Amino acid sequence: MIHVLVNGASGRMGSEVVRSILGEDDLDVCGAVDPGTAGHDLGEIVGTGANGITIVSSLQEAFAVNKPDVVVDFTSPKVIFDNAKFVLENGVNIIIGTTGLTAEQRDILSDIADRHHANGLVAPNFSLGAVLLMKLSAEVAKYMPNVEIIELHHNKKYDAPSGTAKLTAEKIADARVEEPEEDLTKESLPGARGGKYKGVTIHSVRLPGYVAHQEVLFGGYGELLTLRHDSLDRKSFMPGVMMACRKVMTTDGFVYGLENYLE
Ligand SMILES: NC(=O)C1=CN([C@@H]2O[C@H](COP(=O)(O)OP(=O)(O)OC[C@H]3O[C@@H](n4cnc5c(N)ncnc54)[C@H](OP(=O)(O)O)[C@@H]3O)[C@@H](O)[C@H]2O)C=CC1
Ligand SMILES: O=C(O)C1=N[C@H](C(=O)O)C[C@H](O)C1
Repeated sequence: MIHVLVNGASGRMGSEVVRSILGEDDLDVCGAVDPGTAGHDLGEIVGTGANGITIVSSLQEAFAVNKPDVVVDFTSPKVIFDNAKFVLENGVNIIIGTTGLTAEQRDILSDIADRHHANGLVAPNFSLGAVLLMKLSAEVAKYMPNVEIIELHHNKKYDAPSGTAKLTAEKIADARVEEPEEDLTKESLPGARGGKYKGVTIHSVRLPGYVAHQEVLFGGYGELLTLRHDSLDRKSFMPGVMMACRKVMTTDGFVYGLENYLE
């Protein structure tokens, strides 16, 4: 049995993760952290019925009682670096779905993981379709360097652009053989052309009704190629998270991108 502690257990993703783990034979929820619901029964909060697990307010409080095999973190870009540092310094494996870590912070965490013999995964997107969208985008960018990303999310999302859009842009930038054409447009409204990351323009849409969606638009001469992925339900992320909970136990190192765990 792999004992998993869910950090951010009452949130949109954390509660979905708890419900998924409860349905797996080889995984169990050994702890749950979420300051806003501390003291409440986890099962009542995630809608599965009382299960006797009391949500606590911090990782420190949870680890003082028992150390899990794996921490799954879906919290906030504001706290993820400190969360991950604490988990890895305790020699515990971590699966990070929370966005917002910089490349420099990932390097620091990788060093800590090595020193404390812990493993980790940072995956901006756990859905198989999104991973494939990123892979295909990199392939197309070899031949069509003129590309822009539009990501569309629910309006409760904290950050923009999305972590998925940033990783997609990184993959496109690495794969491009030719430079894109110069952008000669002058904005008469600041932000109208979106933001540039790694030389790739990203536009972020935030509206109620969306879950998580992304289009990658490639322009050529007299032709267009558009790749699109839609997560219509947060269940789309769960097979990836469950798989990661197992793989992190045996895959050495601290890696970035779910593709590292796909055979
Ligand atoms: N990798 C992937 O596939 C996906 C990644 N994400 C990312 O996951 C993150 C969470 O998203 P989502 O679930 O929608 O957000 P939510 O705001 O719904 O959930 C986050 C939860 O974490 C809690 N929280 C805040 N601070 C702490 C802390 N220090 N310790 C423990 N819990 C804390 C929040 O409490 P409170 O509300 O009281 O602040 C909230 O309950 C985001 O970065 C998002 O981009 C989302 C979907 C898929
Ligand atoms: O906040 C979200 O909802 C999502 N966040 C991740 C991101 O920023 O890429 C993954 C997915 O897009 C949903």
